[in-house]
Amino acid sequence: MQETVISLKGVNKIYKTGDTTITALDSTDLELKKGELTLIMGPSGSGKTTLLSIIGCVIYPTAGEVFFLDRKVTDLKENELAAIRLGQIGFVFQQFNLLEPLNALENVMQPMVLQQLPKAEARQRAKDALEKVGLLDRMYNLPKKLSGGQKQRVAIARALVTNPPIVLCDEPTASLDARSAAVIMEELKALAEEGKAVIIVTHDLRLRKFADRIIYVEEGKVSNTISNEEEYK
Ligand SMILES: Nc1ncnc2c1ncn2[C@@H]1O[C@H](COP(=O)(O)OP(=O)(O)OP(=O)(O)O)[C@@H](O)[C@H]1O
Repeated sequence: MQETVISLKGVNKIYKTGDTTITALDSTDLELKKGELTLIMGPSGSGKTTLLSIIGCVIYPTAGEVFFLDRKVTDLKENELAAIRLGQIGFVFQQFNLLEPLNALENVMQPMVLQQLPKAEARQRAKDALEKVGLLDRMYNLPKKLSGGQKQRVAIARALVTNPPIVLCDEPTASLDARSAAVIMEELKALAEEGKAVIIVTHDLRLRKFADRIIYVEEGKVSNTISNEEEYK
């Protein structure tokens, strides 16, 4: 039985803008485990990003409880959440979010610079992470000298350099061609097989074959959880 990394209990998220109230997430219970690659799918505006933001300790729910490993996130202060995000969660985004003036190695070193790790250690760990994604020979390249797929692999190296138990990805393949997307998914799948919880928000139906589990969000409700069903392969 794999260890649960994140659990949500009775989570609601309500946004208020002027007179309008939107229930973006409604009575959500969810457990995410190490060693699983989970896809979060659903129509536009259904609440996927909101769910990912709560799982990623980026926003607090309006009601309900969130646990990260044994810590009750909903009781933590903003600076404690920031420390969890920096050290325990790797983030990968559609647009890569690399710092353009920095080369690949410096980009991957960034989380450890923020953690104030000694530079030599940060550099060595960043090199190891780049080697893992097959980009050691590109470590001195600026992002503009890399292809989309290579940029995303640098972003994955940056996400895993702190060895977080959980990696969250928001549309990681949406800006990539089919071949690069498959390479990225193989890498994310390998991270799950190593024991990380990998959670991916996507509209891309081709990614279903990589999933251990698919969570379907519709109108703020996590309405269907599908595990490894052949019809989705
Ligand atoms: N900061 C916010 N303030 C007000 N309303 C918001 C905010 N963020 C999201 N919403 C609303 O909450 C609902 C869910 O949004 P969310 O971004 O989670 O959906 P989504 O499934 O990720 O959509 P998409 O696939 O288009 O990215 C939508 O109706 C959206 O307009």
